Amino acid sequence: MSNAIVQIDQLSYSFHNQKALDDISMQIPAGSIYGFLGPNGAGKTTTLRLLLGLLKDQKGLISIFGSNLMTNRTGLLKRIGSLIEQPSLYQHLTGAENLEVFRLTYQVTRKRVDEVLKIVGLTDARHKKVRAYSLGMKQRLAIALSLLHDPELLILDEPTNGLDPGGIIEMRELIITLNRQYGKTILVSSHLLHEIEKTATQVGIIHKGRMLFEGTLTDLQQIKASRSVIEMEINDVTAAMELLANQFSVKTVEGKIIVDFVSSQHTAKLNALLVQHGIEVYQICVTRHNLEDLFVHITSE
Ligand SMILES: Nc1ncnc2c1ncn2[C@@H]1O[C@H](COP(=O)(O)OP(=O)(O)OP(=O)(O)O)[C@@H](O)[C@H]1O
Repeated sequence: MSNAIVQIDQLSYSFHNQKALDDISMQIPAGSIYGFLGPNGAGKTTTLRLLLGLLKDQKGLISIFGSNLMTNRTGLLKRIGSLIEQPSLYQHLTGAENLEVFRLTYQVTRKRVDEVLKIVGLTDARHKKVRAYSLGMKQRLAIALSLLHDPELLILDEPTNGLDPGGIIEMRELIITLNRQYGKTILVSSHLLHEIEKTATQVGIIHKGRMLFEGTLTDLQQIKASRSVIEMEINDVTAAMELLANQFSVKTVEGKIIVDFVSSQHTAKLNALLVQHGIEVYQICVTRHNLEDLFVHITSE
């Protein structure tokens, strides 16, 4: 993809001989919200830490804004904002004072502090001590910090984790606003499919250190909609259709009976019914797409 802001090629990483990432490739298009989805322990945080140069000795290539991360880390980090692991906030200071500390580090104007407070919706709470903030407010303040230097790319590791439903909605809206209104390309990780479906334009799914899917949200929704089916080879298709048509969603393709897969027990019942009615069943085959089992994990909360 020519307009990729982040390009990862064949990236592998091990913690003490334990493989955490196995040959992953990713492309994040400019202007997208890239939802990086996977169950706990899949390798999301490891990938994000590698993107920020926080881990070393990986195999493979990471290129950001067309430049190799290995050779140009400092220059690239100036164009990236991140919220990864616990945000480091001073609890005894107010929101505005926290921003002031970082403003001096980043050498940006006071006006920029007001701007980022407005973007994250904390203008009214700016003089409150951070210890009195809700978790959602702390997360939004951490994002304000990461926005001070006006980065083009934002990397957010599970920003909705631990938030109450109201906090989750606010975070979701903030991510969308940062993308649509402020033009940020955003890489956001989550272990929840429905969360990613509400914000992302592009999706990557990682499982056990391997990328299983990368594409648009529409591509993903098409895969989700494709059902697993049972294919049956039998001796008498006409008799089987008559028997099954009232009870099952059934069709014939190339002389085989095709029924929507429900469960193994359901498949056994179907087989028994055909046999009881004197129909010979030569072969039963269940075709499942490889993401289906994974969807169960990432939709279970
Ligand atoms: N510092 C570490 N030392 C050893 N193993 C690690 C370390 N950090 C992560 N791992 C292992 O690497 C694998 C990937 O972990 P990672 O934290 O990247 O997953 P994740 O998708 O971010 O999941 P989670 O949401 O649970 O953080 C896991 O098996 C994890 O146990």
